[in-house]
Amino acid sequence: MVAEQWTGISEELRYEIGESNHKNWIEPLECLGVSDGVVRFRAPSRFVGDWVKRTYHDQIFSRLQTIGTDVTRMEFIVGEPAQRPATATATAASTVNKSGAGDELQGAPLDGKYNFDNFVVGKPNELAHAAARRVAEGGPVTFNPLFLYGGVGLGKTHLMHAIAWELKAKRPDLQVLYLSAEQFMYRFVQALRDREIMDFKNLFRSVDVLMVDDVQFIAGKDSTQEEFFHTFNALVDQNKQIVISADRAPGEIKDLEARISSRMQCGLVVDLHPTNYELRLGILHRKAAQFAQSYGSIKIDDGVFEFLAHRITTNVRVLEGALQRLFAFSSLIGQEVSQDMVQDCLSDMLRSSERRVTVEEIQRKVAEHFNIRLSDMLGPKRTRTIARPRQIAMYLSKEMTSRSLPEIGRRFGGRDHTTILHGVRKVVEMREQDTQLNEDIELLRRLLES
Ligand SMILES: Nc1ncnc2c1ncn2[C@@H]1O[C@H](COP(=O)(O)OP(=O)(O)OP(=O)(O)O)[C@@H](O)[C@H]1O
Repeated sequence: MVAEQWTGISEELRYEIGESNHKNWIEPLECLGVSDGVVRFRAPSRFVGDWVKRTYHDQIFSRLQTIGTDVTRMEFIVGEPAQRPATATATAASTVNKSGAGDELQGAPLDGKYNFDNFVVGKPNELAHAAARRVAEGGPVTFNPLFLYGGVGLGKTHLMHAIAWELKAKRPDLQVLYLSAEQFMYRFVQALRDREIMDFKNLFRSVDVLMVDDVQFIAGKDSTQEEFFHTFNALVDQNKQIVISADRAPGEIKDLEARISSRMQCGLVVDLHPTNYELRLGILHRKAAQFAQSYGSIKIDDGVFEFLAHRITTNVRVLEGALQRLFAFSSLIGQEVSQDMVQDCLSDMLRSSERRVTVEEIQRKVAEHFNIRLSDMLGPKRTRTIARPRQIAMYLSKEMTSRSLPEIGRRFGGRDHTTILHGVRKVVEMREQDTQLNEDIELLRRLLES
């Protein structure tokens, strides 16, 4: 099969399996051709080859068949592809198995764009960024583990990659291993199957820095959790740095064993808060500079960035996708990005970002969270256990909906707008001192936005 055909298939897969999966698994492959019904690829490690075979076999085969290539099997040989794409990825760590079999402890590929220079810092992520920077210095371990958490697309993976890149540059002597919790599980299952569990343990315990992304994935997977716990303890005992990310705080991950969750809280737990307008604007400018490198410089009308930062509020990935689409469209038709183009080109994204939470949804979610009855939330009771959640719901209604204070008052059992204002102010005040309350509010906000 000629290389161009594989490039086409690879591009189609990018859309089907998503940018990040594509980058991790498909991009590192080099197609060597087809003969006697066998399609051969060069893959950077056996691990990548096995994963592709297990996960993307059907998608790859059906595409090969569509272009008339008759294949019955795929084979992988291990080695670095002769040519790497422009956005070449690098692996975080590799080390040789003590058995001498040459089995590699391969991390997930790192995205070259996810570095500290490209990470925009604002109020919502400044603490997470500072903690990541500290770990990336590679000095003595100060907090172990560093646990980064936050909602979808807020920059956890970006920060993890940035730490890994920085460590590789500053401390090339360290074995830094970055992988997703899913890959950890896959390696573990593979080791069990191949009766190589001792090798697995030795390999994982020999790294200097272990970084595991999306750790919520192992919740409820008992033996993987168990093994993760032992790996974790062994590394902490040797004073090796661990960095973990998840979509929520350790204590909130359902089905995560209590001992693991409490171990994870021993270090520094930091939250990436939802972005604010200024941060989104900063990110848009930074991404535009990045896109200009691939699409060439494109003129963007005044107000377009502000409009996007204002309208697409939930997820930086979506914001970035919107900008990329505008760049692609503009370079195709050779016109500058105008407000009209934004409306035409992004109508679907703008429509879906129009979904607004309602006061009623907020009341329901808050009542559920604090385990009180909805009727009490709306009723007259003034005990603290009821009044506090009620004020939180008032605060969230003011923050997350466009309802006026009198409108919110009406939805809270016909209360006066001054009562709502008092409730909102009270919560603003309490947020300054009460970290638990802050965490509750951020969690509720995330749940409501998802
Ligand atoms: N502060 C930031 N500065 C620059 N880019 C950012 C920032 N935050 C997020 N991004 C970009 O948003 C996209 C999504 O980020 P990332 O994949 O790190 O999110 P995540 O929190 O790991 O999401 P998920 O929960 O889906 O794993 C990436 O392209 C990343 O570069």
